[in-house]
Amino acid sequence: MVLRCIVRKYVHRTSNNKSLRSATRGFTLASRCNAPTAGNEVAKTRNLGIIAHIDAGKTTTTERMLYYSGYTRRIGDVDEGSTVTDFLPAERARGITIQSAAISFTWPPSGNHSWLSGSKSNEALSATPHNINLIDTPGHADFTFEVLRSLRVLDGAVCILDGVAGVEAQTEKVWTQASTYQIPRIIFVNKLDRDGAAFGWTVKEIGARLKVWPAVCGIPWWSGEGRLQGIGDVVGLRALRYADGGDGKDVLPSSMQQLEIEDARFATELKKARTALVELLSEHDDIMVENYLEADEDHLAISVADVTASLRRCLVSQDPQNVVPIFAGASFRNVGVQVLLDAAVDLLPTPEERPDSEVKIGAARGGLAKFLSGKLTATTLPDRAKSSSKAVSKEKVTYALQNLEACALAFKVVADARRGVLVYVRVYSGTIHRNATLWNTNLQNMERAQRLLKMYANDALDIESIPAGQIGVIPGLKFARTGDTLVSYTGSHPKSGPPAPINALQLRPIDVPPPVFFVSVEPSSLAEEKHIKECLDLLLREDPSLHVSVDPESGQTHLAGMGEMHLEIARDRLVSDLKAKARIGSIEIGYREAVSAASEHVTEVFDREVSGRSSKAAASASVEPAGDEFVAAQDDDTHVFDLADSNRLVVSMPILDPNGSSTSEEETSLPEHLSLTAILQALQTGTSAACARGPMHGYPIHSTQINLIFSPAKHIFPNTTLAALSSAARLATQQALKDSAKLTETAMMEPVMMVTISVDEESLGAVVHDISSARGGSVISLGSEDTSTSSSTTEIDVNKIYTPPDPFAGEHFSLESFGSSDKRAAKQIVARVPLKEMVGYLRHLRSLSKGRGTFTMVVDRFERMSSQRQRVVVQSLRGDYG
Ligand SMILES: Nc1nc2c(ncn2[C@@H]2O[C@H](COP(=O)(O)OP(=O)(O)OP(=O)(O)O)[C@@H](O)[C@H]2O)c(=O)[nH]1
Repeated sequence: MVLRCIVRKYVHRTSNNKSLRSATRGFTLASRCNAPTAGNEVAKTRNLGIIAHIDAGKTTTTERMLYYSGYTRRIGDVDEGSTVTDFLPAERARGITIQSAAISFTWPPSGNHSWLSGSKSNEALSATPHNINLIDTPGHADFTFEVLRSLRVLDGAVCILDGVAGVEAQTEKVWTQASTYQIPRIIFVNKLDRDGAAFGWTVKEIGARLKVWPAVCGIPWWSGEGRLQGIGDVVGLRALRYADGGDGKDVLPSSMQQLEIEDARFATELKKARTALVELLSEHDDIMVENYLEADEDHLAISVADVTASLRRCLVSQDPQNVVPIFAGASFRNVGVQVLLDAAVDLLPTPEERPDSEVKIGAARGGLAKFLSGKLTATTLPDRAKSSSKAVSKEKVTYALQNLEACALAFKVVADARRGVLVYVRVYSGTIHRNATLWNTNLQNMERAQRLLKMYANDALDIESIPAGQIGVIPGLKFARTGDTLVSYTGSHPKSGPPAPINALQLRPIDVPPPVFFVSVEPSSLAEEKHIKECLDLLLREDPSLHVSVDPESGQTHLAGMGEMHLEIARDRLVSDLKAKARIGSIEIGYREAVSAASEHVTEVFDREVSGRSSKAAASASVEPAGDEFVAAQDDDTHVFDLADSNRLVVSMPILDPNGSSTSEEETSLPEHLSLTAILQALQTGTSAACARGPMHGYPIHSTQINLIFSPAKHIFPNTTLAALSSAARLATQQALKDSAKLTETAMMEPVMMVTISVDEESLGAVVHDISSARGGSVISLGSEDTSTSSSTTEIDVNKIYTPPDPFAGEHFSLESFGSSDKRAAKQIVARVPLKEMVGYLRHLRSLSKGRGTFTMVVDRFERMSSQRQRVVVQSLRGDYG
């Protein structure tokens, strides 16, 4: 009916309908010409992620994918701890995924082109083998950063929902993050074999909470007794019956004619679903309207290829995504996974179909393609660099870019017990060849890729190269960390690397959130110290959201992270996997200290023998509270750097050109061996080290501005080294911090979290009361799905969403009452709450909400504590409760 109206509008809009029809045919032909050929590897690649709420079934589904594609001989079981992707002992023990595992497989399997014989048209992309690089992402809120880190290398994602729990808080969060990266998604509604599974309800929730139109492509096929016997393929207009208790390979397809005889009611539902699907697609894709006209306005007569192509267009070219294909199944019962795999190949984009990847060069941000064409740097170099003798000319940039062989992002580092440290990379341009020298633009060092691997489930295959669009592994690198950009460049200088601007290229950079919890790590004996340091270095390479600092006064090492679970896992990894003999303290909140008064300038001299050579330098520093409205002086002699924890470093120095020569006659130039860039870097390192420990309580410094005055004549001596300069800057800053604290005590700051709680209506009042009175939180919004964090602005009328009935869902899930009455976890509370009050909150929430409430939280900001609150915290830290 809706489609009829659209058709009328459409025909009206088109003055010459015939010409449009022929244009459409042209399109179809063109898209067929673009279909991947045997030689077109990139077009036959899908870099996929699986995203979902914890326990929705990601690992269970992944195991089936590996099994059906022939990479494993038996299906791993999460509950038995025998899965391939949850490979860390800690993950297996807890049954949750911690680190993203990236594995490759082929779908459909080579030599066996369709898993359902005779069912696939040769036109379908999923009729020929494709290389799938699958990145399994963790579902726990503490690992959001890990999710983000893997999201940035994905081209498409499968979002798995639990068909009993529906859309959960974490799903919404990851959904929003995927929207930020413009990642096209399909949804798999899993666990439909469970009692109380509500497929229709979940589909409505998808529309209401994720703000996207559900295009139902698969519907559950329940027996009269409520057993999930198979699924209805809405696109292919057939029913797939799965052998009861089998491994999912024994699937019997039934055509519509057969289904009319077998289960007439389900046949009618399948037709209804097909009609709804065509209607929905026509609202978002003009070519589908054309297909409908060509099919004589018969929803069922439109070919499988045309419906698939329309779904693909909606997914690949729409931003924001406002249609999401929905598939149904139960991976634990081995139902529906092959259909999902076909959909991933047929619908999700190839690496080449993705928008240009974001890059950063210094302060400039833009697209990789723009950078490679030389346009990004030419327009964004700072004026000073442009005018100076060292400025990078446009010609030099063009020449430099010609020699760029490849650039890649190290998106994950894993210490594998058998293979050593593995660096997972995604190549964004060019090809990395075996033995290539790789310049790390973050660490500014060079390493050789002596071997390249492709990871297949439990096996690794040596390969000669990793081309653009592909994911591969470089074993044996000593330095590369998660998040580093690696560049292969012809004629790179072994020490200084490729020329500017390539030496500063950063692919898809992400901000690391501040750590809010920490533990102390103490070697159990002196002999262990070195080993523990190596283990911590490795942990940091794997996970840049962990931080290590050493308290210069007590010598104690602190390991900081983003959540309790995050640190628990790090602790297990350190002690159980890496066998570090260390005493780990209890998990504590990472408070901060902020200066309250401006100090005078203080000069400190560092004069010591380092490695047998005397080395001397001086630095002058003052500190003050960092106001929000800082306006950097526009003069050429001020350099401003944003440090961690909202600290700011302002270095004033005489006007020096990039060679270090003074441009003013009264000032001294820099000595030959110290470049301006290296000096500024050393000053940053020194001040950051000083900020690691506040003068009053020993917490890191926050919201503080450090002013350094640097003059070659006063601060540099004949034997000055960079290390001495850095130490002098540290000493001067530490003294300035102490001076400030003597004037007025530093203020303690605490992490305040943005918390999103989902509860049912019944428990809402109790939870809100608890948050705002007992926990000192402030409720920001309260409501139903309208308060969803989804970034999409699409208006969804849930009454217009097609859903099949939920005959076995239980009384709570009456589809007619959706949006009006009591529903599961449908009320959301968004509140700002101090982290201290959220420790152990899950147990409390469960008791307030009959076990049904869930919550997620992220750091919102650090806030100054009231003096009363500060007193309580300091007392409890001292163990003084009186
Ligand atoms: N009944 C039923 N149980 C399932 C299904 N899929 C997964 N499960 C169970 O749900 C639990 C969680 O499954 P996982 O595969 O570990 O879920 P996950 O999403 O990987 O969880 P995390 O790794 O912790 O994020 C396990 O006990 C599975 O056996 C299903 O289709 N039906």
